[in-house]
Amino acid sequence: MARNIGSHYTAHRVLGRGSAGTVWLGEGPDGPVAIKLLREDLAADPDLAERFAHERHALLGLEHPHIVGVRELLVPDEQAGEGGEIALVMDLVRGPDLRTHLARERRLAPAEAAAIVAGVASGLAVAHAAGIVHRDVKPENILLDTSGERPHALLTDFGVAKLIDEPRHGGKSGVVGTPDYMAPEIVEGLPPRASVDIYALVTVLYELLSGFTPFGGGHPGAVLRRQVTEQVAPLPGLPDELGELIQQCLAKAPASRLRAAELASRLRESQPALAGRGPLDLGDPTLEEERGQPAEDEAALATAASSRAAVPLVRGAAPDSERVTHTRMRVPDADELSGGARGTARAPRAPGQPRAGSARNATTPGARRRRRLAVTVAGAAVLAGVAGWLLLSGGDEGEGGDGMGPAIVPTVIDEAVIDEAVADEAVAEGPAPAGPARP
Ligand SMILES: Nc1ncnc2c1ncn2[C@@H]1O[C@H](COP(=O)(O)OP(=O)(O)OP(=O)(O)O)[C@@H](O)[C@H]1O
Repeated sequence: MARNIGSHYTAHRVLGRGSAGTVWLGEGPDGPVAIKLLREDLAADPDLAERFAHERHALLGLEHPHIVGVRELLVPDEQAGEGGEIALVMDLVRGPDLRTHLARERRLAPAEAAAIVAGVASGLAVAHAAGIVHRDVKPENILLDTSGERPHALLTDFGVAKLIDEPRHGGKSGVVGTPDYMAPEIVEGLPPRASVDIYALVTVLYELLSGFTPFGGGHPGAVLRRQVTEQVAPLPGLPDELGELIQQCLAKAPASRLRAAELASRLRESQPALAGRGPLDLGDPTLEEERGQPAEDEAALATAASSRAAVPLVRGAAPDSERVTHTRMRVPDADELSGGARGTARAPRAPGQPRAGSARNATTPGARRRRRLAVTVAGAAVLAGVAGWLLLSGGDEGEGGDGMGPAIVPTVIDEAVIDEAVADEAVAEGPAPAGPARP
């Protein structure tokens, strides 16, 4: 049913839902638009409304062919008498998000992957020059306009993660993001700078090429630890230049990474060398089996893809929130990171013995799926206590929480599955042996 948003816009139907709210197909004075309506519990927070209003200039001023334009920002004060909605009115993008596209394709040809990432990097260059860091670059936030001859990538959700997750009331510093794409310096508690977007974007590039993220799989804490301690496994079959670019941009040291403009131009320059190459042949029988089942609609594809990609800790189980992608955690101290007393327990692992607790080592599709499910739910509801330093939403701001809704998704799950995840993921991980890339 249509509803009015502010005095100029009408929302007609839901296009999709994210952790922060619902995106509607709408209509405004200049034609069709997409309207992101923030969750009620978020919109009810006067601090948040104020922060959005404060950032209005930056959000509205960001214009680039590879950035989804924000046309209007509606906050409660300005909707006299119309209740407490926070709405972002955006350009409507006609096409799927990159997560859905990747789920359909499984892996992209290097030229296509490089072209998409080059476009997004050029958008980031403009944002970074304006002093804006995205902080949540991931395939879900890259939309593909497929109305033209070739898909055109646009980065969306600029600044939203930061605004929603900024620590308030003098609380401890929080970290926001999605573990698979989170730069090591964020895990270590440093303030996010432009280089975190480069790290996340090149993680996306790696994922487009391979079908998996470099450090994904397993409990969110395990993913974060790998971000800090492990080296990226090179992808076989790539031209050296692209392989080197990936290594450079996934360097642990932020200063070693390329800047956005240089990343964009290097990727564009690599196009002739990539032309005509098919998707990498990395083999993955497990995925083949899963893929054997026809994924009939976009929703199924998106769900399958999101369960494979990021390992989320959930903040907010409000009615609008069906997808779970954001992580909020207290920054671990050094002892915790190294698996000390309050961190994950360490257990000896014989040489050559596979690391326990990582989806990457599950051998059957059932086991992998079960583990992903366990990790998703346990990550949201149970494992925070086990991992010690992962705190769920609001937990970093004292007993009163942050008032932004419940942290735990009310999901029913077999306790045995949780136990298994806890046991597996509590086992320590040493640095991964160098070797071929693996999912
Ligand atoms: N400008 C837009 N034009 C068309 N569709 C859009 C637009 N913005 C978002 N969508 C659709 O709405 C869905 C939800 O978007 P939203 O930004 O709320 O969530 P998300 O990015 O997928 O997840 P999260 O916010 O939790 O990270 C997207 O997957 C996309 O399909």
